[in-house]
Amino acid sequence: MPRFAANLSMLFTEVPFPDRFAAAAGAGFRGVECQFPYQYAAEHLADLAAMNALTMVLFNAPPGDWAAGERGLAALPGRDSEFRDGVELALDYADMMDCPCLHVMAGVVAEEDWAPALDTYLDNLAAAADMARDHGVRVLIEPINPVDMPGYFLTRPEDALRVIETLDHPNLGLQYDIYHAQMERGALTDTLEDALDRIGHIQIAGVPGRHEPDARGEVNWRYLFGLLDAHGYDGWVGCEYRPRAGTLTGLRWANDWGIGG
Ligand SMILES: O=C(O)C(=O)CO
Repeated sequence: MPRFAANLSMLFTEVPFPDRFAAAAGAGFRGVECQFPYQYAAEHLADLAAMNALTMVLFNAPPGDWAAGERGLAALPGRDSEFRDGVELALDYADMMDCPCLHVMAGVVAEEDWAPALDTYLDNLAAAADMARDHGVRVLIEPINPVDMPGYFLTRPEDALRVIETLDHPNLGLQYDIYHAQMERGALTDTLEDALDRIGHIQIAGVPGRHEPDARGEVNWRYLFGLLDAHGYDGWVGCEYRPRAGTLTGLRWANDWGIGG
């Protein structure tokens, strides 16, 4: 059975962020992930994870000015040094929290700027993967669907896989968010079967609505979790969804599997 991790940016938002560690552990999770931890000291977060016997499995590098609409810097020409400073900071957090994976967001790019953005993206990802290797951290890239994030540079799993193949860096992998993939074009089985060796982390949410991964949506979770088991996927599966009506009530979907795997 998959090992599920609670995304603390989207689950347990009934309580302040630091209290979500205990809430996740209380619900049975052994792993947690989050989007941006930088508001809190890394030592504090590492203590919270340790106190609650939780593994921090993934978080994102700084995304630039989120409030101004930025969604990552990796593909933004002229922002290289800011991007690399952000990765350095993220790696300090990863060291402190003993976190194995770092999601690096590409950014929002106008269509006419795609060519220079791709060059920048490849350079920055190669640099980030090199930097992270020294810390024992794997850099991941995640296709995000254009409905949820208009203008995001990396929307299709096949493009992410092409980037990964082009760079051919042992420390660069795919973060496969099944919600985003289904919103974009589906073909979930094909990607999972063809690219599992390049997938460093999986995330889940129901479609439509990005709610609980349960039978109310169009994705057959029983089939997909069985597929992951059949292919020996032993990474984490991050629960990055918006609970319909309270995190604990919504966790009934996990009864069939057991949260801890
Ligand atoms: O929106 C998402 O799916 C993200 O993972 C951004 O961190």
